Amino acid sequence: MVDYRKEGLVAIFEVNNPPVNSLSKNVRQGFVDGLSKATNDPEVKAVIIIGKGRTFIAGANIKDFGKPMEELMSSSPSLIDIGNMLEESEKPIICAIHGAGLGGGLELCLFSHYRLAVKSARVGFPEVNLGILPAAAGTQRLPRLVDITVAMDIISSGRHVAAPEALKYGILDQIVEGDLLKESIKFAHSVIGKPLEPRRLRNLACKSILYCISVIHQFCLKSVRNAADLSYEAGLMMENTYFKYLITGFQSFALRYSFFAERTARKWQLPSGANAANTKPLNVQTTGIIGAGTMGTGIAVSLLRAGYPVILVEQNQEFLDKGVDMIRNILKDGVSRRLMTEDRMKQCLKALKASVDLKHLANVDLVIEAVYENISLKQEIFKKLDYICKPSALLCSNTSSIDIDMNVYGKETSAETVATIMDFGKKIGKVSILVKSCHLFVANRMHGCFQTEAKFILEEGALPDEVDRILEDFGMPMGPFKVSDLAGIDISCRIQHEVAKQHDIELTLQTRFFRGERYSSLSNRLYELGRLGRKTGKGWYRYEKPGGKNAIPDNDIKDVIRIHCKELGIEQRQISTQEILERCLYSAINEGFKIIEEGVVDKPEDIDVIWWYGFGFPRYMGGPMFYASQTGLKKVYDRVCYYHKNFPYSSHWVPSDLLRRLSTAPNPVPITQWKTVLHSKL
Ligand SMILES: CCCCCCCCCCCCCC(=O)CC(=O)SCCNC(=O)CCNC(=O)[C@H](O)C(C)(C)COP(=O)(O)OP(=O)(O)OC[C@H]1O[C@@H](n2cnc3c(N)ncnc32)[C@H](O)[C@@H]1OP(=O)(O)O
Ligand SMILES: NC(=O)C1=CN([C@@H]2O[C@H](COP(=O)(O)OP(=O)(O)OC[C@H]3O[C@@H](n4cnc5c(N)ncnc54)[C@H](O)[C@@H]3O)[C@@H](O)[C@H]2O)C=CC1
Repeated sequence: MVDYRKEGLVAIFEVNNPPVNSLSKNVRQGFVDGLSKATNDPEVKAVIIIGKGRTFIAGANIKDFGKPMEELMSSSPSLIDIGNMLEESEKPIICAIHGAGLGGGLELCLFSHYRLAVKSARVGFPEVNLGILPAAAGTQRLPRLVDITVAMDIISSGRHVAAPEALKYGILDQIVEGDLLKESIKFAHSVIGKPLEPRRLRNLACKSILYCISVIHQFCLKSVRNAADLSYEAGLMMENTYFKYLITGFQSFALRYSFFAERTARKWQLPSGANAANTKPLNVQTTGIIGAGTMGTGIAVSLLRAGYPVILVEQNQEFLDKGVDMIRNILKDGVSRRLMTEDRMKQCLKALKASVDLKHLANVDLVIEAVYENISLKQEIFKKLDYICKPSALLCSNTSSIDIDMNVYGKETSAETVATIMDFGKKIGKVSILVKSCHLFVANRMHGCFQTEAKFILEEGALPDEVDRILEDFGMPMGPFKVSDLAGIDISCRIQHEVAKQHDIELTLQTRFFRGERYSSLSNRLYELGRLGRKTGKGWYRYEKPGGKNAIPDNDIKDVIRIHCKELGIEQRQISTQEILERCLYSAINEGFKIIEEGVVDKPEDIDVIWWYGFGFPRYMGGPMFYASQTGLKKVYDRVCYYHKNFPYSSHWVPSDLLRRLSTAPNPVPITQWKTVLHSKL
């Protein structure tokens, strides 16, 4: 709703629709009612629109977009109706923005005559992240207010523009210091009686378009271009046509799922009943990191950037110096890319203390261990930390595969610890997902199936660039073999040898089975040839130089595969695109269902979020579990059974029972309800 009150000559519309004042039907109706009162009240000379609570207006209610098109289009009053009423008002309308003015919220501002904001406010058109365009005249009005290249950037990037930048472009008229409402009332008095015609954007001409023709290729850009080429009314009509097309498409559907999935994933809960809402995080002020390698230095940079002091501990001075240099270089790079100022970099470096003595961690609130992936080394360090650190300190481990219950949440991890870590993750700008301990955890466990199948496919007849191209066409940012070259083929080989050693097994180039599972020694062959990936200039591809970035398909690799298969008696054949996609994706998806079944994650959305951030799975496909739900679980299950029959020595093809049960449900079970099937008789 919209609360209406008067302060002297000024009517105040306070949008009151928690949590983020989205433009639901009752809010839109509130604007119509408020405008009618303000127009008919001769005492009122100006109107201020302000948001109650944490934000101004976060845009349309995204849940409305799931409604049938006819209902959506006929839902009155529409935002454009309200906008027109605001623009036509003979009394100046002033928007007073705090928090965020996004999407429809910014469009309302552009229909209003003046825009003020506090310094911390942000405005923007994030519609592209939902697979749509700003269709309440956003593409027609913004280019009438700001330079067209700025409008294109804001609309096509979806980024949030900070108030000082928005002021520079002319989107805002003023940044307000002090109390927003009081200052806005003062401002309102200063504009009462001034002519409104120059403030009505529909009457302004759009600025030159000449220098941005080459980038007009998406709907948003086409629509912005229309602002320059067509009349305001014709531009609006086209904007509406594009909107209708986009909102009914798969990408927008998947992106809207993604928006809510990310928020659902934040809502962790433990079997004890403790959850994000009822558990208070502890206060973390000081931090320590052990190990200044790839991960330790990266984590240190994230903590320093977020304003936490860090004590970095290494095993000797040489490694410590290297680590500090690495951190300095990452921060410097941030300065050269204008991600931070020189002053901020200096503050970060001042907050970094380096040591070779664990005892310096005695007073920190939180310690992150990031030493080599070696269980006895990690255990030895935690034993020492038990003595050194204060009792309230949180001890965290950064491991990629070791299944140690004490590492992640398990019997010994308190709800406060979980709450603190989830909160801490958000504060350092990361998205944290709560998972239970299991071999390889969620990301590596699922991705392992994907990578393993990709290698089997090479043995059976495909080439690395062919497999990569098919997965990149699907939407992955890099195919599995380019990823492997980037990470270094030696890393995975060493891990495999280490695991085999633990079982008293020696892996050779002739090994075809390991612990009852099909095994491919193809990467070991590359390892022995010194083809370690980008760093040696050769791996699954060749590169222009060691450390080069351009992956060039290499004829030599064909010979390596051919010899490998001949020696091991593996027959090669033509493999279809469908098979390549299915074997990589469905093997991982089947594992994902097992992960849900075992309660390692709480809900499928958690897995999808992990895949966007961990592996760059395209958000516009929703994530592997959403993709499966849209493909049809019956089809996925049938194909998993088919591959299980054909490849009986790969346990990742043993069909998940949850997948089987969901696939036989009389009606498709929505992804948000899958968990309920675990406890039902289905
Ligand atoms: C008006 C439609 C009527 C139909 C008429 C048909 C005519 C056709 C033309 C249609 C023209 C409409 C054009 C239009 O208006 C387009 C839009 O505005 S699309 C929406 C654009 N806005 C966004 O994408 C903003 C999304 N929100 C955010 O970025 C963040 O939430 C925000 C920065 C505002 C706050 O962040 P934070 O403090 O971290 O809070 P959370 O993100 O956790 O959010 C809290 C809570 O609120 C829910 N939520 C947030 N935004 C919306 C939203 N816009 N709609 C619905 N719900 C929203 C969020 O999911 C959280 O709730 P949970 O229960 O925790 O999930
Ligand atoms: N590299 C990656 O992409 C990822 C790695 N991980 C995990 O993070 C951990 C660290 O990995 P990386 O940073 O890649 O390893 P790394 O080899 O780059 O760094 C490890 C660092 O720990 C230091 N170290 C060893 N023993 C120590 C001790 N007793 N005291 C202090 N420092 C000591 C080493 O000198 C080295 O600098 C591993 O457990 C790894 O599995 C997790 C996710 C991803």
